[in-house]
Amino acid sequence: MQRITSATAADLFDIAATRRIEQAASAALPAHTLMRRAGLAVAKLAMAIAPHARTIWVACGPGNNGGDGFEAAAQLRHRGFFPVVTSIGDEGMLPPDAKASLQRARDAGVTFASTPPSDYELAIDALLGIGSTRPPEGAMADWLEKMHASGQPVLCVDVPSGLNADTGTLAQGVSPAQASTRTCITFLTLKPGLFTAQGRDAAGTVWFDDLGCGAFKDQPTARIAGAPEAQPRNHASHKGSYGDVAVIGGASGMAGAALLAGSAALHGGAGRVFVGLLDPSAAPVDTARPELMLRDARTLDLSSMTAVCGCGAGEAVGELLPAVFSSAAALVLDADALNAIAADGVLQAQLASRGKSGSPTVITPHPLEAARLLDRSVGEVQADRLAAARGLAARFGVVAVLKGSGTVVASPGEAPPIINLSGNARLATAGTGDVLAGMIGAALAAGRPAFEAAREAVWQHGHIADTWPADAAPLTAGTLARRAPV
Ligand SMILES: NC(=O)C1=CN([C@@H]2O[C@H](COP(=O)(O)OP(=O)(O)OC[C@H]3O[C@@H](n4cnc5c(N)ncnc54)[C@H](O)[C@@H]3O)[C@@H](O)[C@H]2O)[C@@H](O)CC1
Ligand SMILES: Nc1ncnc2c1ncn2[C@@H]1O[C@H](COP(=O)(O)OP(=O)(O)O)[C@@H](O)[C@H]1O
Ligand SMILES: [K+]
Repeated sequence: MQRITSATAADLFDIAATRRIEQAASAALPAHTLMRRAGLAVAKLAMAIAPHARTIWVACGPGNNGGDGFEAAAQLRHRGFFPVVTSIGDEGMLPPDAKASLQRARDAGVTFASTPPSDYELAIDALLGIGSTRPPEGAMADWLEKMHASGQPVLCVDVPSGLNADTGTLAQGVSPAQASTRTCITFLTLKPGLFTAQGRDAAGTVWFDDLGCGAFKDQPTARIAGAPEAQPRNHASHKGSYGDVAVIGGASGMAGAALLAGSAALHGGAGRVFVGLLDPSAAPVDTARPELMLRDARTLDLSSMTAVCGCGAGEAVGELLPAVFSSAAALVLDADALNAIAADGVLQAQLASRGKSGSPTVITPHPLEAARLLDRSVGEVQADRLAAARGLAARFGVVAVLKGSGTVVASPGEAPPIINLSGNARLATAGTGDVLAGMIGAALAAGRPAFEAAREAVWQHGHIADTWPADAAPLTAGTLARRAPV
């Protein structure tokens, strides 16, 4: 059993791949082995979470997820705990493994009840796993709501019930988890939906148990990549070794966004950082960061630079984009640059042509920007974030970073997308996206390939928020860019 953290590197498998692995594994093992192992793992984790629990409520569904719950209840009872099982559905319709575990729970002396116990110290959610096909209703919906509202810890078996294990979306009517401490133990494979969209909140801390079947492989759907390796600097290096970043943005009233990206590129290690402001009346120097070289955006020669284009750029950036596409050695496109591209088919074709040529290019949309680029609604983007990021990468031939909880980084090639596990809601404050664009720019300028530059910077960006001292001033985009509290 392994706890998954932002430092974990592993493959993720969708439901179809998980089913194939499950079939291969169960065919190679004596009947009922997987469920016994799964139930034992649930029981062990339950005892670790709530060692003093007097009552453990185990809510079991009509399939094998429910079977894992019956098995866990049997194991807990054997160890002196008092599980109370409530179950949904017709006993006669249970799959054979689940039926066998139900019998084992009965034989162990587990208490069965028709309604949840009024007091309990831990709830085990074994209602639905990867077989969830429709929104929970009736007693199942009531029980999930009770778990949500009680504030007691919840241990989800395999997948939080009602969560789509492929996409991380919650079924209609299932409350997003906030009130309770949540843990999920997932079996055989790590599923992408646990780590993006609503999956992070629904699953809480994720534990993984391969049930002794790690040898069974399939095609990964996505990956979590863990902490990037440090990029050592040669002693005999100089500022030219780390490249030039040129930020293009900062229309009237929005200079701050470009300066934030510039500051992030600087603190991200770029050799030199130019900020090409689009506001003609901008100050000639940023006295707080005199290292930044402020220029008129139109005068920058980008042929040997990494351009970070779009932060606070307003509509005016549209007319600069054709030249930026054709001249920038490497390119990060953010915010208003993405909005301009979304609104203009010619720019879209030019970007795709740059992507096709292989010039390093990264786009960093948040869900609304992604929706505009894909001509979809935000809801459609969020309904399948992996597909949206893959779609953007394929359409433009660029690396696509779809931001938000469980940021997805997709490459236009065959490599499976990365879901980033670092970061938290401290980042939900204005300007942090500009900082990310600057950080990716610094990594590209230092010569990292586009996909690595993007995923490494995304991880670092989140990691700064994860390790922010609890007693420090709130994280702002400015302090994030400087990587240090004031
Ligand atoms: N077969 C095995 O030996 C193993 C099974 N495992 C467990 O089995 C799970 C998959 O089992 P299943 O394929 O039976 O799927 P589930 O147990 O996730 O659910 C399928 C059942 O729930 C019903 N259902 C779906 N949505 C519903 C809803 N909204 N309301 C009411 N009923 C609903 C379906 O009609 C079906 O009867 C995994 O998630 C995992 O927990 C794992 O422990 C690995 C081993
Ligand atoms: N809840 C969250 N969990 C993880 N990352 C988050 C969360 N909220 C925001 N972020 C990150 O913060 C950044 C916000 O970017 P963006 O939406 O472009 O903001 P802005 O335009 O204000 O700079 C993105 O990198 C996003 O992934
Ligand atoms: K479950």
